[in-house]
Formats: sequence, C-alpha cells, structure tokens
Amino acid sequence: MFYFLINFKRCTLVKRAVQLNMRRSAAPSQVLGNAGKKPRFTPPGKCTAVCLKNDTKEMDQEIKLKEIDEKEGGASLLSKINIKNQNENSTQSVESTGKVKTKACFSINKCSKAEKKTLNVPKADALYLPTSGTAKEEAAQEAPDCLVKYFSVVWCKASKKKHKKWEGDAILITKGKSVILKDMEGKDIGRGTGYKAKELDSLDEGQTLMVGGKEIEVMSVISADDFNSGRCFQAGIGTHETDVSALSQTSTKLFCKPFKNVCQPSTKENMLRDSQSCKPRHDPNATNSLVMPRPNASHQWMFNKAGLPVVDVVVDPYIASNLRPHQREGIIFLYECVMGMRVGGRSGAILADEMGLGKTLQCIALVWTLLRQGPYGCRPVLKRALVVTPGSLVKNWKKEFQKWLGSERIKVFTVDQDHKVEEFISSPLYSVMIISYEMLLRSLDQIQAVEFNLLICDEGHRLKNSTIKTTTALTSLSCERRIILTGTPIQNDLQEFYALIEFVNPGILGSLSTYRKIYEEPIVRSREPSATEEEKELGEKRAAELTRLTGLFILRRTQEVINKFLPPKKESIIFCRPTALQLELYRKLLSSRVITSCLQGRLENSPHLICIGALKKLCNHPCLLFKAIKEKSCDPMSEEYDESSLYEGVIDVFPQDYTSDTFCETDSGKLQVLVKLLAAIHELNSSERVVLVSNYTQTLNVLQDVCKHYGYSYTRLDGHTPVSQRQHIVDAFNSKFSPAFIFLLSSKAGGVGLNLVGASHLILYDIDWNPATDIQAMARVWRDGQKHAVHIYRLLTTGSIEEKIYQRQISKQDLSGAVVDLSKTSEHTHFSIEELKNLFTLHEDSSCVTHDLLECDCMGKVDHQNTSSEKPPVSRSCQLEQNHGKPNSKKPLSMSQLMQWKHFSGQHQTLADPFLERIKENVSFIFQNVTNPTSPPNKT
Ligand SMILES: Nc1ncnc2c1ncn2[C@@H]1O[C@H](COP(=O)(O)OP(=O)(O)OP(=O)(O)O)[C@@H](O)[C@H]1O
Ligand SMILES: [Mg+2]
Repeated sequence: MFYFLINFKRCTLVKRAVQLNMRRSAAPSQVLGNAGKKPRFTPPGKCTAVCLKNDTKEMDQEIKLKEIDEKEGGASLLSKINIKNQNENSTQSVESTGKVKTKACFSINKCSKAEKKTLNVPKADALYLPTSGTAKEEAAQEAPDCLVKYFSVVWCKASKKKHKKWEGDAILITKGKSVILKDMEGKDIGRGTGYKAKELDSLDEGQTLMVGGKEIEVMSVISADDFNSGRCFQAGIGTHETDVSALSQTSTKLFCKPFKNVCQPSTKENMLRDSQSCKPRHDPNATNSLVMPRPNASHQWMFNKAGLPVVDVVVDPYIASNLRPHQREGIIFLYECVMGMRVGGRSGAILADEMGLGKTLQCIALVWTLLRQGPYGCRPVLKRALVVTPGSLVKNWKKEFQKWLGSERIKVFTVDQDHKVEEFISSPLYSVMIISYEMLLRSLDQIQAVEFNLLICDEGHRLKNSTIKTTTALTSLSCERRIILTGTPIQNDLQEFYALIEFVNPGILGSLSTYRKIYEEPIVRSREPSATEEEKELGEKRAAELTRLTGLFILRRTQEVINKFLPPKKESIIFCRPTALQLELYRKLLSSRVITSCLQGRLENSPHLICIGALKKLCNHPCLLFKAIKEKSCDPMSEEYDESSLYEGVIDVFPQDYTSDTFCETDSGKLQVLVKLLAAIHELNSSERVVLVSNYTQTLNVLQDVCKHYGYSYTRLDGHTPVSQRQHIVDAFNSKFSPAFIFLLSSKAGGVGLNLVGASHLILYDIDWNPATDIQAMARVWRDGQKHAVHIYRLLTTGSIEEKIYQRQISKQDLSGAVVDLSKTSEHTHFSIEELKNLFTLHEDSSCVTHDLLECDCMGKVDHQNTSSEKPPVSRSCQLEQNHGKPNSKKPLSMSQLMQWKHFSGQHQTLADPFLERIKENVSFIFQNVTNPTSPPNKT
C-alpha cells in the first residue's frame, strides 16, 4: 500500500516535471536535452503531494516590482527591483546587471520539506563584491569556512507570470550567505548576499531562488571538479567518459569477417551478398599490416544507417612497409579524427609533430587509404582531397606522393600558372589537388564549387588568426574533415590556439568570449606572480581540462621518436672575436646620442630598433653598416632623424679608402671564421655540402661574394626566388650529381618545410630573435633521408648583441611556459630600460659572456663538460603546461642545459674536431653537443 502511494506520487511528480520541462523549453539545456538537467525523481519521503501543490502555488506567488529609493540601493544603481514575496516582506535591490548592491531577500521553493517554505533573509547592508578573482574566493568573502557548492540552473527575469519562460542556462555558486550566478560564457550575471547560510547549504534540485532580478531554478548539483575544470560550461562535447571509452574500443586491432551491422540490411540475401562481396582491400592478417580501428556501435548507428557490412580498412602495404612506428600511430590517429571516432560529431585534427617527422607521408597514407577504402560496405570515404601548402612546398607534396605511392597508383594535380583549377574539375583522372595558399585565394570561387571531402592545411599555424583572408577563405569551403599540419608549437598563445582549434573543429570550445572567460582568463591569471593559491589551482585545472579536451584531436611527437633513425648530429656554437674595426665602430655607435637617449627611456618612434639593426649589421660585416650610412647620406630628404643621428661621425671610423663594393673578410670576425670553416669542409669532406643561412638578403649578397671569390659553386634561395623555381632548386641541390657546394638560404624564405638533406653541414651566420626561425632552419638537414653525420654551426660575435639575443632565445625556449607574451607585444620590439642597457653593452674583456653567466668553474681552460647529475630540463613551449616556469636554479633552465654541453675556449691546445681545429685562431669560445653519437652514418 505504502509502495503504491509512493509510486502514485512518483507518477504525479513525473507528470508535473514534464509540465515544468515544457515551460523550460527556451533554455538551451532543455533544447539540447541535457540529461543532467532533466527533472529527476525525488526520493520518497523527501517530497509530498503537498509540496507539489505548494510548488504550483509558489509559482503563482506575487512578485511585485517597484522602483525603490536611490538612497537605499546605493549610489549608482541604474534600475532597481524590489521583489516582494507574498508571504514575507523582504526586499532586494539589484543593479540592472544583476549585481546585488544592498538588501537581499529571496524565496526558496523547497521540495524537501513537507510544506512549502519561503525563506526570509534579514536585511543586510550593501555589500560590494569584487569583480575580479575566482568565484570561489568572491563567494567565500562572507563566510570563509563554508562549503562552496555549484549548481546547474535555468534562469529568467523575475516576473509574476504563472508560466515562466526560462531564458538560459547558468551556473550558480553558493557559499555561506552569498551566491554568484554565471552564464554559460562564464560571465557574472547576478550576485546576491544575505541569504540564510543553512538554506543555501541545503539548496537542491527543483528549488527556485531569486538572485538579483532573476529567478532561477536548480536543475542539478555540479561537482567542484566539473566547475574547476570548466567542464560544466562546455556543451557536452568530449566531456563524457564515453568519448574516451569509444576511443579505447576503437583502437583494438581485430580482424573479424564482415559482420552483421547494428542497422540490419533489409533481407538475408542482401546481407549474404554484401558480406561475400565486401572484403578488406588488403590482408589485415599479413605481417606488419596496418589495420584501422573498427567503428564502434554508436559510430555505426550514426554513419551506417544503410546497415552495410563493416569491413576492415587496411593501409596499402606498399606504403605501410615504409612507415616508422610513430607514423603508424599518427595515421591511426588521423583516421580516427577524420572519421569522427574521437570526438563525437567532429572530424578535425591537428598533427603538430616536430619538424621532419614525416607529416606529409602520414597524410599521404591516410588520403590514399580513404580514397580507396571505408569501413562500411567497402565504400571509399573520400572522393576528392585538397592539400593547401606554402607555395614553395607545392611541388614537394607532389614529389612525396610519387615517392611513396609511385606514379601509377594515384594522379595528383598541382595548381600553378599553367594548370588551373578548371582542369582539375574537368578531368576524371585526379582525386587530389595541391594548391598554394596564395593561389587558393585567387581561385576561391572555382574551388568553392568543387566538393572536397578532406582538407589538409600544411604549415597551418598561419591560420592562427581567424580574421585573415586565408582563414576565412578556407573556412568558407564546405569540407568538414580538416587537418592542420604544423611543426611549430601551437600552444604558446591561447588566442591563436583557439583560432586553430576553431578552424578544425568549429564550436568545440564554445564562442570566443566563452573560451576567454572559462579558459584563457583563469589560465593567464594563474600564471601571474600575484595569483592567489586558489587562482593558481583554478588556472591549472582549466589548463588541464583544455589539454584533455583538445588532446583528443591534437597529436604532437618530438624529434626524439626519430632520432634513432638519424645519423649523428654535432652542434657547435662558435663565439667569434670581433675585429678591431668592428670594436671601434661598435663603441662609436654605443656612444651616440640616440642610444644614450634610448637608455634614458625616450623610445618614441622606436629608435632602439634602428640601433639594434645597426649593431646586427655591424656584427655581420662592417660593410653592411657602411652601405646603410652611405644610403642615408644620399637621401637628405629622409625624415629618419634618429637613424642619421645614430650614424653621426661613424663614417670617420672607417678607413678613408673604404668601399662597400669589395668585401674584405678580415673586417668581420664571423666572416673570417666562415671562410676558414668553408675551406676546411671543402678540403676535408669534399663530397659533402653546406647550407649557409642568413636572415638578411644583403648579408646573403656578401656570402655570395665569398663563394665567388673562392670559386665555390653555389645555389641560392631567398624571398625573391620565384615560387615556381624553388622545388627545382632544392631538388637540383639534393641530387648527388649537383655541382653546388653551398646552398645560400634565407631563413625567412625557406625555413619551413624544405628538405635539404643533400647537405650535411649547416652554418647559421646570424641569429634571429625568434628561436623557432633558427630551429626551423637547422632542421632542414638533420632529417629523415640524411645519409651523413650532420654538423651544425652557429656563429655569434663574442660580447656583442648577438650573444644577448642568443641568451634571450635560450631562456625563452625553456621558460616560454612562464614568459609567454600574452599582451601581444611583438617579442623583439618592446624592451625594458634594463634590457636595453644589457643589449647596448659591449663586453670586450670576455671570451664568452654566455659562459660567464653559467657561473661555471672551468675557466674555459679545459675541455669541460658538466658532469653534475642535474638532468637537462625538458624544453617547454606550451602555455598549457602545468608545472611551468619555476626554475629551481637562479639561472634560466636552458642555461643549465647548455652547461651539459662540452665547452672550451678557442685557445684550447688541441680540439678533437678537425673543422674547429682549423678555425680556432679567430674563435674565443665554443659550446658543442653531439646527438646520437653512436648512430652509424649512412643509416636511413
Ligand atoms: N618513414 C620514412 N622513411 C624514410 N624517409 C622518410 C620517412 N618519413 C618521412 N621521410 C622523409 O623525411 C623527410 C621529412 O618529411 P616531411 O617533409 O614530411 O616532414 P615534416 O614533418 O612535414 O616536417 P616539416 O615540419 O619540416 O615540414 C622527407 O624527405 C620524407 O620523405
Ligand atoms: Mg612539412
């Protein structure tokens, strides 16, 4: 009998809940059908029929709105609402924004009591809650010891209407006597205080509450973890365990005979016929076969409505036999992403493997597989794929397709001046189109008309800004399967990160403003020195959640995975003594009025940048400075006052007969070293070749003169090289028949994507502020396909600005988690006065300022290598890293990493390295490190 009664009540309740739910339909949670927010059965005993009756009554309660006195509400209230409860006389005054400023009172419709209970809140004085800081902290102000609770709620403006029209979902945070209401973008939309702590503490599902001018109804209780991680703000994407379990289910490699699908084929005969005719294209049981994960039941339910037989997708052994282990994993990852197996309903991916790990090959394997196969009824997933890449790599992509698939399997179409998109459209031969970003913009209309089923954006970090033309153009393509390839870390700037995520999986992180509130602001705040423990904790949790969520479709592996397949790499940082002329000119520039005024903080029009530019030129070669001065003096109309004044009297330091037309190697310390180094390589390793890199075209001109002067054959690629010729130049150089000894490369023009494995020596003649530019350049030779031991030399002028830039580079590399520049200031245009003082100091007495900073006790006298057990720290470049930027040493982390390198002064008696032995006369110091020392050369 009692049981029957309870069940009867339960039915009534459910009915009531359905009614309520219908009225809630305007709230997004209701539209989306969030299960967590649907009315739940209240356990017997907790709620009675009386409660229901009163509940209805409560909904009918009279809520009177009236203007209240300015004085009572505080100074700046825009509009105030006085809500009067039918049963109790209590008032609440709020800002129109929802912030409670003065008295707060509310009604709670509490189902847990047998009778409706309306709570009266004692009149409280105005309480201003700070707008910054964590919600927990804010809510804690009044009652620090109380428990913080979180609720998922729906809200609407307070009204006396019987049938509420809920306006949106929100999150309610309660602590002690205070509450904060946040919308789903994380913005505060209401605050209140003066509630009864006990009542708030027992607030539960189904109850209503007035917060500011808003009425809310509690839909469910949220765990602190869901709030702290930000998960409660997400629209249910990738937040459920099912996503992960779906993953693990799909990763099992099992070959089953095509089996009966969740969606039944219509007849038994059909089934039989399909299962007989539908076989994997390649043998999944063959040794070393690469079989894609099978779709799980829910995937089949979504994507196999016709109930086709499920068949194994097996990568063509022709290509699979060449894959490195990390590439096999990468292909499975990409497959799962674009097939929507990793994050329900999303089919984007970011493959962010470090440079040289073969992102191209992984994509080619994927494209080739999906063009021929699919998991349902053997139907290929793709008909057409589009690859967009920097102009200099278009031909390289085509070459890689041929390299890995031969020319008879697939025909790829590259768009250029002579081969237009129309040709691709009209020809049935092609299924893959490769186009440069520039050409894409020009042919957008035609491309929009083609239906592509997969879009690959190589060097896709350029899409980090969602407003640029390229991004909007690509976004306008209807293709949903999108892959970004990038070798550059993408998590350094959280806004750029958002743009990339938004491109591949639109909407997954919510709107930009939601993302900022939920992730960016707490994460950035937690990294500030003034962050409280709570803010730090919240920031870390949010970062962890963002990593978890995006980690479902971002894959990054580091160079280590491939090191064992590569030959040894010897890196040397060579500190070259400046010449007497360079020193004198340097001193003269430093004593100029412009630099003095920079150091006094007068930085309007950025004169410091001109000074830095002049010093860098001088380090490369005095003739570059000479040329700049001459050009300036030929241009009396120039308004560049700072530059003219910087050069004042500098020309007098040059010898009278000085001319910039014929270079003189003895004028530049670095050039002296370079000339000797080239001679040594030419003589000792005559079959090996050199890539010579500079950031400046004018410097490349000087280096080209060196080549001519010494009769070295060379080839050159810089910003002026027509895109159509670039691949040809690269191929010709890499060919073993190439006559060129030197490849002159502008790091800005050719840094990304190029393979220059024809050379085994690479010399970085100058240094860039951004370590990524230099790392990109250095990665051109030490990569898959390299057959010789690789030598990398970085030349720096001792004691000069170049050393300072290097120090900045290496500390930035390791500390970037902590020092990442979120203010969006360009990394090399803004300096503090202290930094400028450091930059504009010449250290004439030191043989290596960088070594001095290490506080190493070796004195550079011996061949020294720190043997301390301190492990070289792992480089961090990610804003999402959690244990960021707390070096336990005074020195920047990578300084201690550098300490692990072998280092010695140029005066060292005998250098084991025959190349260095030949140049030591002009060298003051050397750091050297060998990676893969035991790996035999010629191993590919
Ligand atoms: N499994 C492999 N075996 C041999 N060579 C390989 C393999 N995978 C890739 N390569 C070669 O390694 C070189 C680098 O590959 P790729 O250009 O795809 O690198 P990437 O990851 O795109 O690097 P980047 O970020 O610099 O563009 C290419 O010449 C490629 O042919
Ligand atoms: Mg690449």
